[in-house]
Amino acid sequence: MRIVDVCEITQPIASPIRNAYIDFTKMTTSLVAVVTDVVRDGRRVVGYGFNSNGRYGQGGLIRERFRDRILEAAPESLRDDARDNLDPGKVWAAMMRNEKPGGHGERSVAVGTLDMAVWDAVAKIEGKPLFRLLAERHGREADPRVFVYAAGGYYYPGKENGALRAEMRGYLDRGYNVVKMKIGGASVAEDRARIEAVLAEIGSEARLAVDANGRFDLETAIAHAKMLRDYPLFWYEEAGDPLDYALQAALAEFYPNPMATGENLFSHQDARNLLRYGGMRPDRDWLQFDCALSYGLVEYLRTLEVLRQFGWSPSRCIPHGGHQMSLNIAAGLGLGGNESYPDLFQPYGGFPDGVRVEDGHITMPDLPGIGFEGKSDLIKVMRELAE
Ligand SMILES: O=C([O-])CC(=O)C(=O)O
Ligand SMILES: [Mg+2]
Repeated sequence: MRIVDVCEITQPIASPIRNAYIDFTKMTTSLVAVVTDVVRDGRRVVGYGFNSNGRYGQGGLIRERFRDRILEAAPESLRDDARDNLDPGKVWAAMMRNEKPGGHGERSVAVGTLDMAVWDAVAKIEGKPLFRLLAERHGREADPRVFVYAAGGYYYPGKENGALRAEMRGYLDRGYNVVKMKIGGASVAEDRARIEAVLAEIGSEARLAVDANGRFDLETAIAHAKMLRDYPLFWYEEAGDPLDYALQAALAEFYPNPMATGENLFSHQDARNLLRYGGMRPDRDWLQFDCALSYGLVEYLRTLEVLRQFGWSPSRCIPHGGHQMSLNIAAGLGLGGNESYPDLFQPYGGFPDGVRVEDGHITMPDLPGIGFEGKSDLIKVMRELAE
């Protein structure tokens, strides 16, 4: 058993939307395939992965370093002999050979993308859904029913509050009961009016989360906290710079309601610093680390161990990114749920065909691997890469 090829193509996921920090008019993703020599059900096993929105495609790093390290490793050094499979931890170690610690830059995205494809292949080789494999290996019971919320509410040229309300109504109609919108890309007064418009629309049918995308300095973050605490929000996300733990900690004094952050922390060491210094509260706050941006599931397992050491439950994690990899981790390892972007970043985000949101939850179908084969528009572009 061996990996015979690693393929990458950088694809557009562009959209004319903007948050408080960036627009998505040039956004790309890396689609990768890890091709094995294993055959299951008459078909060669190929694992697939891609990176989440917000960071760009990683073709340069993958082609210059990580692909070759996998292909040049002795095949037996990547195997899980006890299970007659590939060992994701060993593939990870091969990729990270000769990489210094710290300063994670974008290599965590390149490695996270490839790691996703490795886990997809491993679960396909075992012939079971990744979430069931994870639950088994960690002595847990899988729960295929996963909470999902609808992320959107972006700034968009000419978008009035009426359009924002209609967008949110559309998410409710599709079965969501938590929706998210952007803040911080307009004045406090304008954002207050946007929030009130959405709250008037959703009433008691749903809760609203808001996301500032790390835009605010301490003073502005506090000014917004004082405005936002008037409303029963689901969470106040990424108020300040993701690495400014002192800002996050100070904010808790002004904002007693739930906060969320972590999508731009890319290692278990950064996650540990957040828990050590960020003043996050395990009884109400949410952690959004996204394995596809942060060295993959091999690293995410280390992050979950850090959480355990600091007294946090995995159920406080609702990852960023809206991909099926995190849905599997949620169903297999007991996370609190997952993000989804009902109208954005297609065909990469979302659920297998036929999966519906009901009462804010989806139920994972029993598909081998991550489940990409169940999403026809996605598996079509994947197979064009490697099959
Ligand atoms: O707008 C973005 O960069 C995406 C984001 O923060 C989120 O999904 O929470
Ligand atoms: Mg966010």
